[in-house]
Amino acid sequence: MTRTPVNVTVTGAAGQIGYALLFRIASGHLLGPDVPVRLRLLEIPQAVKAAEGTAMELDDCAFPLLSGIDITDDAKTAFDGVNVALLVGARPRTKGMERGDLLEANGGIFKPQGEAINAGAADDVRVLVVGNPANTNALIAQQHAPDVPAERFTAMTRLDHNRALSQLAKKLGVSVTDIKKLTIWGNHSATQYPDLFHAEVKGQNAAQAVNDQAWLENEFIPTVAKRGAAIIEARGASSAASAANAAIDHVHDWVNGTAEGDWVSMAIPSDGSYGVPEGLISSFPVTVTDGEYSIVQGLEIDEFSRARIDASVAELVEERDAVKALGLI
Ligand SMILES: NC(=O)C1=CN([C@@H]2O[C@H](COP(=O)(O)OP(=O)(O)OC[C@H]3O[C@@H](n4cnc5c(N)ncnc54)[C@H](O)[C@@H]3O)[C@@H](O)[C@H]2O)C=CC1
Ligand SMILES: O=C([O-])CC(=O)C(=O)O
Repeated sequence: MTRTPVNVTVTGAAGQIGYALLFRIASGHLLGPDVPVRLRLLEIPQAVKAAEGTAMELDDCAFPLLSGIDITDDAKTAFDGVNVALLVGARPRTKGMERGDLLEANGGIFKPQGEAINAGAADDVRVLVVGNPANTNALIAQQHAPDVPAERFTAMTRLDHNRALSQLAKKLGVSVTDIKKLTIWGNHSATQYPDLFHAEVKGQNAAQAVNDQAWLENEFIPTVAKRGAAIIEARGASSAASAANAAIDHVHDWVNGTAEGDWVSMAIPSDGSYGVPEGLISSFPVTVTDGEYSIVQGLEIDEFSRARIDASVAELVEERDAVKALGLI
């Protein structure tokens, strides 16, 4: 292997998403089958030992692409020279909570991590925030990393995107690969808006293919938006392997590009497109070329979609104001 390894930092490495994520990164699913990686695992002191156990297992896989593993409880060390930062470490919600209820508990984690990224990250750093409430945590980290281009801070709505693909595929009896141009708009929360009006199924408009507004409004949208809670109810713990899978998809496509004729959903800093206030980290339809994402432009937003996008964006504004009031940004 002649290529320089890519430094990938994973926070919360000893947690349940971390356990599902690290082996896939090390086996080449994150960046590609020919890209060596060096893993940096950040944990709180009490969980370092568990992270060491996971690292032992990683060693035991003898992954050809894994060029080393460092484990630390110090954010500065973890993010020094980082190329890809996966900010997973945060408390998950439990039954009866909304993700926004975690703002105070988790918000404090992302300020020092943003500062550490600012201090030491590589010039090409890309950051994905998974820890909830993901959009606003990404905003907090970004606000404490003024030397890093703002657009490098993103949050994960790819799990919602993938959930929507599966729900629609089931409804229409098609394969997920038959569906293109699906979009999650807004916040990774119950207010998110999974949009079928611009999606296509085998080239046909998805909303028309469904031809069932009641299903779309009363089943599809709530099922996707509340899937996280349904998983908690069923499993007694929040989504882990599916979340890790979505993180892999998000970064993979950000680095390697999106497929021709399709797009993906990423929560990214708004440039004001589609009336989303500039700076909010909100989910959009994006395409990626040469490692740079851009928001798909020119989609017509009807009244139904407008109201739902606006509601989710209003929640992001509230979350931003709440973390401002907490002194986190
Ligand atoms: N955006 C999304 O689609 C999804 C987000 N999530 C969120 O991901 C987060 C992690 O979930 P799980 O892995 O299930 O939780 P977990 O509780 O199993 O693991 C979290 C880990 O983070 C560590 N941690 C806590 N504070 C830390 C810090 N300051 N630095 C480094 N590590 C720290 C903990 O020690 C623990 O090992 C939660 O906030 C959860 O709600 C979960 C599923 C989907
Ligand atoms: O729902 C949760 O708390 C975990 C999560 O973000 C998801 O599964 O989408």
